[in-house]
Parts: sequence; structure tokens; C-alpha cells
Amino acid sequence: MSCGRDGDLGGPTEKCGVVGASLAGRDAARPLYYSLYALQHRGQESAGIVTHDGFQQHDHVSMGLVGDAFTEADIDGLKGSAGIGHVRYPTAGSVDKSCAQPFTVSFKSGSLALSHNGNLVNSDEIRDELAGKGHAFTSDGDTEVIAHDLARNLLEEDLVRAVKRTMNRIHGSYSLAIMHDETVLGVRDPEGNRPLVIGEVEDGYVIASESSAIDTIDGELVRDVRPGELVVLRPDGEGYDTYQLVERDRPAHCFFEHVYFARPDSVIDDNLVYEVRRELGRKLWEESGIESDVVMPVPDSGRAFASGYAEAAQEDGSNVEFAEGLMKNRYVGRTFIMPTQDERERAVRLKLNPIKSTVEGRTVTIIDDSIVRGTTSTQLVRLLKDCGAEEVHMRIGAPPIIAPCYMGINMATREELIASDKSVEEIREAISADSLAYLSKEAIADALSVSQSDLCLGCVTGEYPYDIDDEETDRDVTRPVIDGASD
Ligand SMILES: O=P(O)(O)OC[C@H]1O[C@H](OP(=O)(O)OP(=O)(O)O)[C@H](O)[C@@H]1O
Ligand SMILES: NC(=O)CC[C@H](N)C(=O)O
Ligand SMILES: [Mg+2]
Repeated sequence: MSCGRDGDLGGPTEKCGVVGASLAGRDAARPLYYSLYALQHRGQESAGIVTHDGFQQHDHVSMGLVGDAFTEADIDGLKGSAGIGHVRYPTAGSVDKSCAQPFTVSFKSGSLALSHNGNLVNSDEIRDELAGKGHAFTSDGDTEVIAHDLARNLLEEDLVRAVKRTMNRIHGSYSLAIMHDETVLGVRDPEGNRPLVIGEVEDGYVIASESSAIDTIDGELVRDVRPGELVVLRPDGEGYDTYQLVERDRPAHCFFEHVYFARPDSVIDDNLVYEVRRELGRKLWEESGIESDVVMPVPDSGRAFASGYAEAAQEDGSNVEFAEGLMKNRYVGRTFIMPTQDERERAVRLKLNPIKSTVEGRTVTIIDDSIVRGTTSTQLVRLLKDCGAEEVHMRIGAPPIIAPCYMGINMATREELIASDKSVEEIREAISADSLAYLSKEAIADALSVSQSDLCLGCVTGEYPYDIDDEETDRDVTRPVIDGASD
């Protein structure tokens, strides 16, 4: 099901970003465009906006980065005060325009546009069932399946009941921005696996994957959309209505949003990501701090961890210096596509360069958020030693990643994950570090002030909150009944 991407740089790559807006008396396209810009880190494959002017839909969906996907004329052509948008990193379906979003469907009861962040684990079953009823699909992804299912339900039900029916059929992670005619909706999956927030702007309301997208358009964060909740933005920006459509005993928030994916300036489920990362850095010092001359982050996402780690070390009386000793080439993105391991290694070299004077003749601790394939850490340890570091210690702000993600994060396959079959000591040896330590699951739950059972820790435990063929599930999961859908 997962399309994977042969040869990405190696790190856990991004997930999609969704936005929606319902405004009074001005076109929604420009604020949507700026909010997509703010969510660019979540997906770089394609970008799109669909608006509605009260009479008809307008859309522009293109491959590439937000800044390249739209011209001024494209934005001006997107008329209407309601709209939704999307930036994609593929996790299911082809890596081409056929899967670029928002998806649009025209049907008897009106028009529908849909943006999705997440990954369904039962889309094939629903696709087959709908295809048997005559639905013609134009893509091989999971998102179009949601759009068709909802369009079908809208033929028989009102909007809220139709959404509920679809939520009872689809299984997996999904944060959705939907537009039915000119009504914009936000939906978060019952486990709250992917983030979604509501924001208020001067003349209306917005929904977005992350609050930083709301900040960018001078809006105020109202709150997170609750797991299993539907939010309906009233046309013309006059507030919103909410419906708790599906209840679960406990959520399964993705901890990796906080560790790596989300922007540090975003607030997710009431936690400012920057503060969570700093706290994780402090806990890393408490759990496995080591004396060294200098501590430095692996940019970008290691930064907040390293500042927390160094602060906790200094409070404990350590003389460790905090330095930004690794410079990152800002023009090399997170998803630098490289077909071979050799090229991936060169890509890391292209991306990161040490400042020799900060490491020469010194003992160095480098802090990163995660090790996936081990490409970055292997390269960095070698580079730092080549620059004259006496010792290189590595500290990681997450537990070892031992299993794939099925919920919308395009990590590597199990075989590629360096921790899938190696102990921490074996990994230390493989990356040639003088010492290596990871953070515990307990520390992650503590920093987020939740219990471990409220998190999706599938990639670090191999036990998933969803029923995935050939994988263990860590809870009772009732799979949706596909035939004869019911409320
Ligand atoms: O073990 P690996 O397979 O090398 O993957 C791990 C690295 O990938 C990620 O960084 P990435 O370069 O994707 O993004 P960042 O610059 O935002 O940290 C992550 O932060 C690690 O640095
Ligand atoms: N990264 C995502 O959230 C991907 C959404 C959807 N599964 C797709 O591949 O288009
Ligand atoms: Mg990194």
C-alpha cells in the first residue's frame, strides 16, 4: 500500500499539510497560499488550492513547492471566500499529479474537494467495494477513496451524517480539510493521530495542520480539533459548529510530530513543540548526559533538544559549551532525492559542514532528534573526527526506530532501519561514535504530560494502535464494516 520513495535522503520524511478557510467578503486563496507556505515542511511534492465563489469551484493543483506551484495569476483566478489547500508528501499512491490534492469530485448533490494528511489502512477494501458500485477512480491513492465514499454518502444523508458514515468506514490516520459546495469542514481521525487546529482571523475562521500556519496569516489559535470531531465553518466567516462524531477510549497521538515533523513554533494538542523538544533535551541530559567540551545540535531539528540538554548540563555544574558547530546548507531540503546510498551519503556532506575551530582537539557531543537509516549520524561522526574531534558522543531525543510507520510518515522500510535488527551498542559501533544513547519512551510521555497509552509509539515499539495486517496491535481495534455501512 505504501508507495515509499526509493532513495530519499534517509531521514523520516514529511507528511502532508492541510488548510481550509471561510472568510467574509474577501477571497480565501491568498491566505490559504500563505498558510500552505507555512506548512511547506510537511510536504514538497505538490501543492494545491480549491476555492468556491458561491456559484462554482476554482482549482489550481500543481507539482512542486508552493512558491513554484502558483503564479500571481493562478492565485487571482481562485475566486471565492471559501477554500481548502494541501501540500503533499506521498505515503499512498503514485508520486505524480494524479495523486496531487485537493481531490475534487462533482456529483448529483454538488461539488466536493478534499485534502488529506495521514494514511488509511483499509483504503483498498473500500476502493474495491466502491469500484464494484461503479465509482471510477483517477488515482491509486487513499485520499480519493475518502472523497468518493463521502460523495456517495452525501447522496443519501445530510452533511454531518454523511461525514459520520465515512468516518465509520475508513480506518487509519486522517486529518481532513473538506469543502462541500462553499461549506468548509475540518475532520480529525478518532485517534487524533495527525494534528489539526482551528484558528480565527479578522474576518473568519480557518483550519490548519499546524498553528504556525494560522500565525502566518495573523490569526489566533482557537484550539485543537478533537479526535473524532467534525468542525463545520459557517459560510462568510460567521463562526463554526462542531460535532463529536466518533468516540474512542483513548487517543493515539503521533509522538513523532513533536520530535521531528512539526515546526517548533507550532502548538499541537496544547503543547508548544519548541518547549517539548527543549524538555526532551533536558531529559536526555538527565538520562544519559556525558561530560564533553562542547555540545552541538544536528540542524535543523536537533536544535531545541541541544539547547535543553546544554542548559540542564550547565545547571548541573557542567562546563560544557553550547555551540552551533554544524552549518546547514539551507538550499538542501529535507527530502533531497537520491537514488543510491552513495549519493545519500554525499547529500549529507552537501547539507552539513562542521566549523573546524569548534571541534578541533575537543570532545564533542552531538544531539539529533532521531536516527533512521543512520546515514546522517555515520557521516557526521566521520566528518567531526576528520576535523580533529578527539571524541564524538551522540545523544538522540527519541527511542530507537525499530519499525515502519503506517500512519502517514514515509520512513524507511523495516530492513533499512538501522535499529530494526541492531542493539544500541551495535549501532554505536556501526556509526563509529565513542558513545551513543537514546531517550526513553517514558521521557517522551512525561514531556508531553500524557500517558504512553495515549500516544502512537508504533515506530519505536512495533505495536500499533491500528489493526495492520501482519503487525501487532496494542489495543482492541474494531475494524469498520465495509458492506452495509451504518452510523
Ligand atoms: O538516520 P538518517 O536516515 O540519516 O535519518 C535521521 C536524520 O533525518 C532527519 O533530518 P532531516 O535531514 O530529514 O531534516 P532536518 O534538517 O529538519 O533535521 C532527522 O532529523 C535526522 O537528522
Ligand atoms: N503524507 C500524507 O499525509 C499523505 C496523504 C495521502 N496518504 C497521500 O499519499 O497523498
Ligand atoms: Mg535532521
